[in-house]
Amino acid sequence: MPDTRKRSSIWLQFKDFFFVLVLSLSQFRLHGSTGLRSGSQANFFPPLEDAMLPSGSFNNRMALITGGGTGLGRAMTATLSQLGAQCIIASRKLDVLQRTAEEISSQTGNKVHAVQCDVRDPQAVSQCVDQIEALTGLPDVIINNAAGNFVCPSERLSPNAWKTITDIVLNGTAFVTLELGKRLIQNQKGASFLAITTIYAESGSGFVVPSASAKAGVEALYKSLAAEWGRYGHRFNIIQPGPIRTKGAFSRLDPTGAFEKAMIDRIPTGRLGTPAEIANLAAYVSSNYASWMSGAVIRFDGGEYVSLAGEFNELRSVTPDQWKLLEAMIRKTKGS
Ligand SMILES: CCCCC/C=C\C=C\C(=O)SCCNC(=O)CCNC(=O)[C@H](O)C(C)(C)COP(=O)(O)OP(=O)(O)OC[C@H]1O[C@@H](n2cnc3c(N)ncnc32)[C@H](O)[C@@H]1OP(=O)(O)O
Ligand SMILES: NC(=O)C1=CN([C@@H]2O[C@H](COP(=O)(O)OP(=O)(O)OC[C@H]3O[C@@H](n4cnc5c(N)ncnc54)[C@H](OP(=O)(O)O)[C@@H]3O)[C@@H](O)[C@H]2O)C=CC1
Repeated sequence: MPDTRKRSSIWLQFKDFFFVLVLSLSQFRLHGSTGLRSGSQANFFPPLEDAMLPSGSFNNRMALITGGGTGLGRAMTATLSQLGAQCIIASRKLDVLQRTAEEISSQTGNKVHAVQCDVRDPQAVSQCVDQIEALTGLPDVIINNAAGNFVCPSERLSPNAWKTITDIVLNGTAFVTLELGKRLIQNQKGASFLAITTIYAESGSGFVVPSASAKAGVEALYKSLAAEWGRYGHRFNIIQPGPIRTKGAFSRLDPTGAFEKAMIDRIPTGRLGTPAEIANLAAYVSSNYASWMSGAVIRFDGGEYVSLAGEFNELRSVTPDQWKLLEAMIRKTKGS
């Protein structure tokens, strides 16, 4: 490459890097590292953070939450524990699980157990279920929440990157569900299974293709088992969350923070969801108040999905004066 082109290419790369840096610093200054941004219409939709179900709704019930040490899984564990459940949280990082378990137990007075398990490994899943049986007996509530994801152009994905995400999300959910399902059937015990997917499981999405493919597979798995295993007392439901700030998701899907404003602008309720809100929904779906609910796919996204889907939704930015002009132009049209 000639010297001048090399210099200008290095300058372009530097400019890109500088742009991203300035962008992320300004996001940080504006909103802090964890602060929630929101549009003005968010005032109509305040998040309620307290537990919605009557206290004791999960007394004498055992709940397994995969990925329960962090983010949304942690919030679901806290709510179920507050409502009386004995919880088991399972994932790879035992120290994180133990810290979360202790914090939640000390707040709710109900025992939370931490069990190490890599859901990609069917043998590890079987051993984890042995451990759960010994600790609490088979669970009444199973929440498949563990996941892996990152944004990446598909042409940059290695076979192992594809395998890693699809193994955690699709195979991991299948291994946990089948292992517990079989043992519950053998013991003639019914249970509520809930899978946490995402709104793009339905639409597909570029730049998160392994996650989109695997989450779509999870939805097919849960809808199929809802039809097949109702006869054994099992219910299967799905929650598709829209964006809810967690370190795990946002650090891998919006590393600079630049994407967040665009997301909020297109969400009709003008804000992100909160972990406590999805925890309340998950608790309801997993509770006996929802004993007639099976095979349901619940989109929980502040309206983001329909906002992205409607061809004319961008017309929200047209002002009343501009509408007067547009209407006059349309009315003037005669014939085809
Ligand atoms: C802001 C938007 C909000 C809306 C959100 C909507 C949907 C969200 C869905 C979610 O699932 S969010 C949950 C996100 N949480 C997590 O991902 C937590 C767990 N994640 C992890 O542990 C890791 O990120 C990972 C990579 C999933 C698994 O870790 P590990 O098993 O240690 O894998 P490796 O680091 O060995 O990597 C395996 C393979 O993948 C390649 N790879 C890793 N990162 C990237 C990357 N950023 N881009 C491209 N490729 C990547 C890595 O190089 C390895 O492949 P090789 O071929 O090199 O072996
Ligand atoms: N936050 C959001 O905006 C959205 C989240 N979701 C979904 O919500 C769920 C929770 O995500 P969120 O809380 O945001 O992110 P987190 O990263 O906090 O949660 C993911 C959890 O999965 C666990 N995990 C990852 N790999 C494995 C593995 N191989 N075996 C066992 N556990 C594993 C992690 O624990 P460890 O590292 O200890 O293994 C972690 O606790 C996911 O299913 C995600 O797809 C969907 C849409 C939007």
